[in-house]
Amino acid sequence: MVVQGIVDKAAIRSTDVVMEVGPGTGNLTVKLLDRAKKVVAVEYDVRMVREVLKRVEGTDHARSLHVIQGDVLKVALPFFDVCVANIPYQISSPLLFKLLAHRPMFRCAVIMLQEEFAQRLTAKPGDDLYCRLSVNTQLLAKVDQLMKVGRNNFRPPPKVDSRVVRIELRNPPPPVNFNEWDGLVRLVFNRKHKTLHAVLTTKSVLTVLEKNFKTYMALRGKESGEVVAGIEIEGGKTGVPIAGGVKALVEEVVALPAFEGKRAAKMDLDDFLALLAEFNQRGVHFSS
Ligand SMILES: C[S@@+](CC[C@H](N)C(=O)[O-])C[C@H]1O[C@@H](n2cnc3c(N)ncnc32)[C@H](O)[C@@H]1O
Repeated sequence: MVVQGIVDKAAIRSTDVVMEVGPGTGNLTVKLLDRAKKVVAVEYDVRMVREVLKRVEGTDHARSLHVIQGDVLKVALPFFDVCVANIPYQISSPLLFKLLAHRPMFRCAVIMLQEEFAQRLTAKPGDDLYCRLSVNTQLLAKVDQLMKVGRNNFRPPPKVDSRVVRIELRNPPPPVNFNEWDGLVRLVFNRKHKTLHAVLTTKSVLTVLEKNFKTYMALRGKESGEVVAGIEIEGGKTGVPIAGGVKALVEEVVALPAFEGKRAAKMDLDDFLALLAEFNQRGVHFSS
């Protein structure tokens, strides 16, 4: 029933190429082959590769199944319309981010995840599980919770329940530099209940921001030939020091009415986008 549920929720069309991650012995694979034009399965374990190929041997499905033996995190993903994955939960996060960055865009991914991980993906500001994973995922994709799969559906039963989710990439993608975005949310979700001021004005954070600031200003100076405020550019040029340095810029941003007293735990995507824009406008960057 679980396998059939996953196949139904994936709404596969007869023209689709489906990428299945971790086919194992092929329980899901054969059902996908019933619906899709082609299934490309990525399987790490050579014994499982043999099993799944044996399962379709001599059937009509043999021609529509292609198996790539390898680690899904390392191989170049093939073209696909729909991804279906039932994979070990340790690789949920890296696989999710590989899919979120994958191009060309695919129609959807239907993935079985650990219940708590799935809840994190859709958590909203103020929820206990709201975290960096929530905002990063929601920035790049729309996630729907499809069905809960209790632990007793498995033999032997694992310690946790599972959940099937559907992921659709946002198209067009958001106009934001993801490294900058992730650099900022990583910092503020480190201590999500602290104010932005408390998190972003610690000595260690300011040291990193200062370093990034110098790198960006030096690049800008090199490109335009201008001497940028406060920065010693390689070759000996110096500019006028900004009073208070990067710390003053950070304090100026976190004191803006939109951000004063705010904490990551209660901020939504628009708040983070606006915050990042204010920093970047002042030359404060979160990726080097
Ligand atoms: C939980 S089983 C899924 C079995 C099958 N999909 C089913 O529903 O009956 C996970 C499968 O993922 C494969 N796998 C684990 N890590 C992988 C990786 N990094 N890349 C590709 N396959 C992987 C395992 O070898 C195993 O066959």
